[in-house]
Amino acid sequence: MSDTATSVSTPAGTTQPTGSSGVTGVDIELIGVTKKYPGQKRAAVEPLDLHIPAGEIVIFVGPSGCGKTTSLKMINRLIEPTGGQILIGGRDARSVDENELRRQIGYVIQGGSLFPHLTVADNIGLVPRLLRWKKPRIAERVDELLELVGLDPQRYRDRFPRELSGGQQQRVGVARGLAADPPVILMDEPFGAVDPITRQRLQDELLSIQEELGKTIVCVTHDIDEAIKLGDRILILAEGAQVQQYDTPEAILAAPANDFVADFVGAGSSLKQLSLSRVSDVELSKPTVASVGDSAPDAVGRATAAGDDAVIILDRRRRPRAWVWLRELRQQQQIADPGDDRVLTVDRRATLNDALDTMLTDSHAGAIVTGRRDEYLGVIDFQSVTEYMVASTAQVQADQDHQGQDQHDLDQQEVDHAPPATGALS
Ligand SMILES: Nc1ncnc2c1ncn2[C@@H]1O[C@H](COP(=O)(O)OP(=O)(O)OP(=O)(O)O)[C@@H](O)[C@H]1O
Repeated sequence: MSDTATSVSTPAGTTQPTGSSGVTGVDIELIGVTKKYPGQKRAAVEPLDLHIPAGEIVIFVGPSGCGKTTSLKMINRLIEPTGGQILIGGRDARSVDENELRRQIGYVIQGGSLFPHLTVADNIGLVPRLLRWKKPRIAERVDELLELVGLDPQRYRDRFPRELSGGQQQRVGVARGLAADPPVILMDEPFGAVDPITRQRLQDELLSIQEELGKTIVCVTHDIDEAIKLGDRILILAEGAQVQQYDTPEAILAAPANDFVADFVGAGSSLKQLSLSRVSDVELSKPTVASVGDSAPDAVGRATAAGDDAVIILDRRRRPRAWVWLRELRQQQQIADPGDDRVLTVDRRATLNDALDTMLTDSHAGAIVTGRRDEYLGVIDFQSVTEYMVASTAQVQADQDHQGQDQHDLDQQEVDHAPPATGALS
């Protein structure tokens, strides 16, 4: 069942938080929280009740100016609430010194907001230094976090932000938010400033980090597809931070609570199902692969026998390096390292929507799929996505028919057992 504007917004359903054993996050509870800025006629946040379960990713969405950022920033008291109470891990946020509170809550914003005059390592080590950690411990933590967000510590720790790409700056921003291992991370449009492919990678990385760490993550975004992809639950707000629906992405897509939600989620909900399905849900094809240094004629022979017109080249750690047409391979004796040109890949956690984006930019009409540590897993192609979508649409239809039949049976039972209307003529 979905919560609507009239109910207290405790999350619906009985879903356990991500791998309840690995949860390091804590519950957050907003009770009648309000915010009225000076001179404002209508409060930016009208009484807001919200329970955010430990270890979950909850995404705030809603039209511009509806109060998402204000609601988020009240959690770490970057904005002081006008009224109500916020409990973090059961403790009243007002009872904790605000600097202390902010050190316990990671905060990640668009572009990473790194200090330009500090190196990557110093940016990440900022909060640990404030917490007076010893230098070796900070250095160790910085390297660990750089690894976690996919940046080689040796290459990046001493760089300045201006020497990084937008996506890399954002990764450092995420690392900084995680530095002191806070149970709660707040993110405000964290991936807003990067191109779509980098954005997709950063989202996949966040999901992978969350799989490992089990934090409580609260994130504001404008992008409903991002919300569907990342959120264990989505909070849809209207002006004044009025809760329109608070539920899992599946439930919101299947049963929008009202017209506002239906409009906001947008037309083509069945297309949005593509954002709910992951690459790992689809069967991957296994075209011919070869390693750098292998015999090229041998690879051509194997590919021809298998009916493939290209070969995927892997490095020693089985990471994809190139996807080479046979006509190119025929000119080689030994398979060459393709140099720095990185081949486009999608992570197994990416959505089918992301995969389609990548597939459309690749001349092989497919996308190479990678798993942990970028290791090669197979190829996703249009045919397998289409087959999967046909099968899952049929399943959704069958479930709906089934529910319709159940409801019909219930209605019939009510009719059969209804007491005769008083005074009815027999
Ligand atoms: N410092 C402020 N002083 C006065 N009014 C403010 C202030 N900050 C925000 N507001 C107003 O409060 C309301 C909610 O703003 P908020 O930034 O929380 O919305 P939002 O949903 O995050 O918007 P957006 O999606 O555009 O970032 C808006 O009407 C905004 O104009």
